[in-house]
Amino acid sequence: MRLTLTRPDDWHLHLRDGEMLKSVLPDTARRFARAIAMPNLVPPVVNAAQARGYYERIRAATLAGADFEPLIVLYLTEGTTPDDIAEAKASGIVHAVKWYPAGATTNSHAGVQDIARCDAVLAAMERHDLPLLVHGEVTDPSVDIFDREKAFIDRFLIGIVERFPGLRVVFEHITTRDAAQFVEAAPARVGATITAHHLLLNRNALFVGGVRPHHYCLPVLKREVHRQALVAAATGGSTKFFLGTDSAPHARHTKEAACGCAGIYTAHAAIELYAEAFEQAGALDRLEAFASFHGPDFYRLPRNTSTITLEKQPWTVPASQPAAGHELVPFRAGETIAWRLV
Ligand SMILES: NC(=O)N[C@@H](CC(=O)O)C(=O)O
Ligand SMILES: [Zn+2]
Ligand SMILES: [Zn+2]
Repeated sequence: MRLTLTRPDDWHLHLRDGEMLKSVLPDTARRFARAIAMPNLVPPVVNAAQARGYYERIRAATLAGADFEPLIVLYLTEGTTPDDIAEAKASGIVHAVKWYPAGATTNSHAGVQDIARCDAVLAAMERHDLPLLVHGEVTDPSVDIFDREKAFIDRFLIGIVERFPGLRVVFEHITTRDAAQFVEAAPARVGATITAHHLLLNRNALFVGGVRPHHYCLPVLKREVHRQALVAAATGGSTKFFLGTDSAPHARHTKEAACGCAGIYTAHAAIELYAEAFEQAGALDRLEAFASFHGPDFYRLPRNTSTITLEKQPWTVPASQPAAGHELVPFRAGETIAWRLV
C-alpha cells in the first residue's frame, strides 16, 4: 500500500547548531519542506541579527538540491524589547517568538521568570502579528510533574489569551486531555502542535523492564487517557492541531547518564511514525491535513505543492546513528516501523 501526501512541514523541531546541525538536518530535509527551528541554542537566538546568523548556518548545512526552508524563531527573554519584535518581523525570516518558562526544559535558563514583565513585548507581537509559541509547563517545584501542563493553562495561558485578543498562540507539544480541550475551546487564533511520540506512547514506556532514558522528554509522557485524547485531537480534523515532531537530538552519553537530558529523536522517521499513529486510529485519510495543511494555514504561509510518498513496508531502525562525533539513539532503535519513505 502506498500513500502520497502534499509535502509536510514540521512546526516544532530542534536542529541545534554546528556539527549536530549538519548530522541531523538531512533526516528532516528529506521529509519536510519547512520546519520551525527552535531557538534554544547556547547562546539562545534572541534578536534579528542572531536569527539571520542561525538562518544562514542552517542554509549552509542544507545539502545541495534539498527542498528545505528553515523558519526561525526568537527566544523570549525578560530583556526582549518591542523594537526587537519589530526588527524580527521586518527580517522576513522570523516567524514566531518562543516563551520558555525559565528552568522548564533544555536550555531554558535564559527564559522568562515572570511573564508579567513581558506585557509590552506581547503587545508588540500582537501588533506585528508574530505568533507566541509556548512551552506550557509551570516550573513550581511543588506542582507534580504530571500536572505541570494543566497548571500552566490555569495560571498563565487562559489569562494571556484573554488579555491579548489579537495574539496568535501555539501551545507546543501538548501532552494532556486538558490541553487538547483548552485549545479546542479557545478562539481560532490558538493552535497546538502534537508530537508523534506523544501519539504513540504513554508513560508506561518510561519503565518497560527498567528505566528507559530514550523515552524521556519534556513534557514527560502521560497516562493512556491523555494519549487517547491527543490521538482524537490530531485525527479529528480540527484545523487547530498540526504536526510538530519536537525531535530533540541529545548524544547517547548525555541521555544514558545519572541525570539524563530530556528529548526524543524522531527526525529519522518522523512522518512514518505519524502515519503509524493515524493508521492505528483508522484515520490515515486525515494525515495530510494535519501534516501539510493546518500548519501553513495557521502561520499564513502557502501550502507546499510538491508531494512525498510512503509505502507500507516494515523496516528496522538502526541501533544508533552517528552525530557530531558521538551517536544518537533514534526512536524505535532496533525495532520496526510500519511505513517507509519512498
Ligand atoms: N522536548 C524535550 O524534551 N527537549 C527539548 C526542549 C523542549 O522542546 O522542551 C530539547 O531542546 O531537547
Ligand atoms: Zn518544549
Ligand atoms: Zn521542543
